[in-house]
Amino acid sequence: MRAAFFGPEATFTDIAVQSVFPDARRIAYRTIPECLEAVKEKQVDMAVVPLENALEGSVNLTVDYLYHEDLPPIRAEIVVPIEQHFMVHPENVAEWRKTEKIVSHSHALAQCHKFLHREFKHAAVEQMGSTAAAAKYVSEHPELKWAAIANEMAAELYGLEIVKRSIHDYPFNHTRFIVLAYNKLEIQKAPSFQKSTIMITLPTDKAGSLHQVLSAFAWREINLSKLESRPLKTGLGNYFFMIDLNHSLDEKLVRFSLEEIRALGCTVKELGSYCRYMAE
Ligand SMILES: O=C(O)C(=O)C[C@]1(C(=O)O)C=C[C@@H](O)C=C1
Repeated sequence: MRAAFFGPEATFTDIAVQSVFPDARRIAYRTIPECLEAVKEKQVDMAVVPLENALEGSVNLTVDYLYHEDLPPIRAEIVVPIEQHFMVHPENVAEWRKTEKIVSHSHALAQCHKFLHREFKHAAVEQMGSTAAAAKYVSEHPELKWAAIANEMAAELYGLEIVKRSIHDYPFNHTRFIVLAYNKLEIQKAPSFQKSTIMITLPTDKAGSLHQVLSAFAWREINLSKLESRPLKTGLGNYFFMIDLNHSLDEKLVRFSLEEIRALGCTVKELGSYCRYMAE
């Protein structure tokens, strides 16, 4: 099994892949779109990308790709606990408090915003492609007084020294990663529960349409665990809605509700029914 993941090696996405697909041949891609294109064009068997972080919310790039592109279905969701650490090159350990620039993925920087504001007011902050890309860059540039925010695996792999552990601002920090594949996947781990994701576009300027959509689920007692709007990119005030259901799309009542929602003039994109797996 070839698994494309948002790399380089030792990103949180890599941890997600290794926790559920220990035998997969992991192929790192530099960006989320490159991972998704790889699975779409069948260069790999699956792609694993981040979808949502408990502190920072959705990864908009992933959500937009799911809506605008024709991709394989979501086959699994992996939830990974996120511990962000502050790390420097071994040559710069003694002077780590004098760090001049801190680099990481935008989500990771945001998860540590209070820490950075409190402890490194005067340091510059710069986004990099991923947490591991930032760690790799810092390891290759000992001459710079730079630090990376990344995980323990990245510190070990790229030979950096963790000088401050667990610097994320809130303790409950988890990220959801999704696995997209054309074929059903063999997963050895026990799942925690089944769910589905859909995307809905409402008919233009029809009063009460969102209420009607939610009613179609509510009176059938279909449990929703997420509802989020994203711009359609066709003008201000135009949105699509991403909805997670704690049910399979094969359940009769779910099928009936989607039929009703379509009859109301909405467009429904079904992204898949899948199980959640915990990385711990
Ligand atoms: O940069 C990484 O390590 C990733 O896997 C990406 C990502 C994200 O997109 O949110 C994943 C988990 C963490 O929340 C920070 C970054």
